[in-house]
Amino acid sequence: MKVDGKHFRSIWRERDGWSVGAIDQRRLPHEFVVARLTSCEDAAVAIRDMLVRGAPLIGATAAYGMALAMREDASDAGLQRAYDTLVVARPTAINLKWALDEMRAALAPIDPVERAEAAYARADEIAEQDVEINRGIADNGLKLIEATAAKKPGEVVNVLTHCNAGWLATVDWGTATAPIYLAHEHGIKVHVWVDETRPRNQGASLTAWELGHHGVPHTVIPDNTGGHLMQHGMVDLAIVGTDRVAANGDVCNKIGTYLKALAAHDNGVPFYVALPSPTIDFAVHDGIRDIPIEQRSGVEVTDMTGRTADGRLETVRIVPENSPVANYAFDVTPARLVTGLITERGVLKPDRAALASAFPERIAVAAK
Ligand SMILES: CSC[C@H]1O[C@H](OP(=O)(O)O)[C@H](O)[C@@H]1O
Repeated sequence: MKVDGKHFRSIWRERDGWSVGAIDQRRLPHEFVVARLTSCEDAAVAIRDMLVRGAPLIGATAAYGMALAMREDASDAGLQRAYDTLVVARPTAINLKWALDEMRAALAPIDPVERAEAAYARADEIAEQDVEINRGIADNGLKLIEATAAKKPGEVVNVLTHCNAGWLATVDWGTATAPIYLAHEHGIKVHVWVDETRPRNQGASLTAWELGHHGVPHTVIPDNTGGHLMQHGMVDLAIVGTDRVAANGDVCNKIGTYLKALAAHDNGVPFYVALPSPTIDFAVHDGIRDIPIEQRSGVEVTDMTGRTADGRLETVRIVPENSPVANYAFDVTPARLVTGLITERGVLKPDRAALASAFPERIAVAAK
């Protein structure tokens, strides 16, 4: 989307035709730094260390990581080694494995001498497909915002979102933010409550940054504020992203999403989840039981990095030295708390029948 009027994507193939540019999201909101990925290992580390993050962007980065790998070693062994290196970079977002399976399906059958060119072509397709899908999510989610606006003519539509499911979490447009950007472009008065989203603060550091630079009104709130706002009628709907949707409609997303869904359910606030179809995992039938929840370093909980008054970036400790910490990166919201799934093929009920009917081709993939 736009950064002060200039269009950006989160990841792209550089002009040299082979290296990969990506916004280093660890440096935002204080510094806008572009990283250059030149190897499969660079791509794996970028995913693991969250230089890039967000399920669809993780998938696109892995796809380009496979292309970088084919420049290095296009043999069958090299292909498998690249797959194995990338697939373990992070465990929860199913888009990582989806993209790698797509790349392997495109590359394994062809002559190794053709694999590098084919890999870049397929990775480009995956990136372009993400943008197209998210544009579809925008169109389908816009209808929800328009319907809300129609009930309160002349007033602002207040949307709450958690973490960052914005254009920074995808190649472009975002998922949860896609309908918001489109509503803004259509002149609908929309305001976003942005959960800061401890401990990595993707909301405070990324969602606020991208909404601000695109000109979308928003307010950053501590994670524990959403329930209060919902009790007082200050949230018209919630729209969040997801890293994996189980066949039964259970939704895995950033830690804290479940608590927001509970508050929304208790206050009659519609709770929507926006997702591209590669995020559906028909191989998982019970999200709470079966989706692997990443546990990240405790340093993300004990330390915080920010800018000092004189402009320096400093990291400080906020937890006593001897206090143990736990850092579960995701939780699973049961389908019963989800109002609807905003996909590129419409807004669906969070259940297997609706998902299977809308995306029959995804079932075939899972059955393999
Ligand atoms: C559009 S997927 C965004 C999804 O990914 C985030 O997780 P992370 O920042 O750890 O990659 C978060 O769960 C978002 O909802």
